[in-house]
Amino acid sequence: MNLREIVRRHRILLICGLVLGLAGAAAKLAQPWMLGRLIRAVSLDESIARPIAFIALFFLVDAGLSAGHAYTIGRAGENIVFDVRRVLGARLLRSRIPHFSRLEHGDVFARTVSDTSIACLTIAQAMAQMVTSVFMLGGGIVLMARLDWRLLLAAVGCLGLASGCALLLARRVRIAALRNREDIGAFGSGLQRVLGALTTVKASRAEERETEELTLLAARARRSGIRVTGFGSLLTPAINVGTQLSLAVVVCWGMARVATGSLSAAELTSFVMYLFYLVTPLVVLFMSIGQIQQGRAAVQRVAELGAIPQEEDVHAEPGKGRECEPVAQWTSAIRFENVGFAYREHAPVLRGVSFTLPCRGLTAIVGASGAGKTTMFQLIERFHRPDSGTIRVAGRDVAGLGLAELRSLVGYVEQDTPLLRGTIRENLTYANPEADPAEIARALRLASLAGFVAALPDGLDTELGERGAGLSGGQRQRLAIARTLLQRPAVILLDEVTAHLDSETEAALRDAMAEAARECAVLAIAHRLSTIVQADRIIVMEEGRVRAIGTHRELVESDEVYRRLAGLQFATEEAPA
Ligand SMILES: Nc1ncnc2c1ncn2[C@@H]1O[C@H](COP(=O)(O)OP(=O)(O)OP(=O)(O)O)[C@@H](O)[C@H]1O
Repeated sequence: MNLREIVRRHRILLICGLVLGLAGAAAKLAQPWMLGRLIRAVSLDESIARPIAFIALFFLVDAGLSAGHAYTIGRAGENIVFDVRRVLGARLLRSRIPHFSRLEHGDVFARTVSDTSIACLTIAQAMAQMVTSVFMLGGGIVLMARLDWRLLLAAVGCLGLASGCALLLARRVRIAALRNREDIGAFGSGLQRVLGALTTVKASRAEERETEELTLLAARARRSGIRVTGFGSLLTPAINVGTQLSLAVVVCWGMARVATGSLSAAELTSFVMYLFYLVTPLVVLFMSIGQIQQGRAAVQRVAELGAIPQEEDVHAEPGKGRECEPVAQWTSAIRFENVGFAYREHAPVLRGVSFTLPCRGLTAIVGASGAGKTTMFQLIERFHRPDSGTIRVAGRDVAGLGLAELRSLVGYVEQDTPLLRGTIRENLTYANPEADPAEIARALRLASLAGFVAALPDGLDTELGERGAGLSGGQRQRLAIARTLLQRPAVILLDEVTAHLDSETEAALRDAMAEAARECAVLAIAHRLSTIVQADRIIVMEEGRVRAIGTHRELVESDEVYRRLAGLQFATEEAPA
């Protein structure tokens, strides 16, 4: 994400805002000059109508232009925030899973929601304020030099001292602001962590402990926030002391010079008025430097998040449909060729895994917990890349398939069946928004959900809560299965989908799997013997390797590990007929 490029896209509005601000500043600078003319006209007994008319005109123009400036710059700032959020949201959704899973979600929210606002608004507004203030100061100094350069030197000396202090303070503000943004992010992450598992927190009676932890994080954010306010609040007084000092010097010395006749009363009045007029831009200038320092801290955080690595996609056209040859031409649905994989610096999870699945039929994967079964699914979906070997879907290397193409070929029902906030219908048609009512009815029937949905007062339009709250674990799992069936993929990956089901629903779902397996390849990680026995072939995994492949009968006869696994299941389940 290139922030500079985004700001550049809104340069016209920013420039318009700047021009309005500069014109307003020019109108402001003309006022003391005209006031001097007015005083001179009074002292020379000339007509005062013209100077008064000009002063009124400059007042009005100044007010109008300042309002236009604030609106235009504010609008440009909001436009930049919008663009940054849009790009950031898209980049997060397209980020690589290994990198995304390392982020703290609360911190991601803080960066995407509040840092983007602070970064863009303060930078757009503060930058514009800085430019107009510098113009105002520069113009004022030139005009004051024309009035009396000695008085100007005295005033600038006092103000320079105050400005030096203000610059030092602005630097401290930036450092404190960066710390504060990080502390706010940490609080957001802490909150997210406990709210995401609220029932576990309650069941573990950990409310008090977690409240203390959250209070600690909030206190840290408060401490760094107070440091920002502390340094920030010293900025204005530092400037005020400088201006009051310079005002005192200018008035005392100026009066003395008026008394000796080396300066006129009109010039001194104009000079003092310029000094008053310069206080605001000077304060604004240093405030803007402080704000820009804070904004820079936020920009840094937004840029860091925007730099999250993206999924590499050979045909990066979102929503692109399936483009493989017809099923009849595939040699296999899935093929693993000597695949090896390790999670970053961890020990290898898969070691030389090879197998081939035909285009149709049900394959079960069995193995001890941690054997690498889910990892295989994640590699097929290309959430991770294998370290060695090749994975083929529909005969094509997944590394060379477009992501949209690959993920429309593969339907994946995850172990913890995440659903989204929204209606049952929205969840159901999530992977295939164009599904027609007949297809929806079929998917519901196959997933044994038709009766349940029909009995709901709002049917398919029933609203679900966060992560599908409002449904039982089994219903959530069946809804996820129906969603995958509706996608009509070529390969269906099921990760322990029968885990939450009663025997009756499991039997219904076995039928659904059998029906789906007539049309496509179904690969199911399963622990229930009844599901495993029904499979056309079973892959036995052990410590990241394929130990054996065969039917239930073959494996019972030939493989000791499978016999043991099956034996354990027989002991706990009723053996199927
Ligand atoms: N993101 C990750 N980072 C590091 N290690 C991981 C990660 N995900 C899984 N692992 C490790 O990889 C190994 C295989 O995990 P995987 O989830 O594939 O096992 P599994 O066979 O599906 O287990 P289960 O049957 O319990 O679901 C485990 O030892 C696990 O700790």
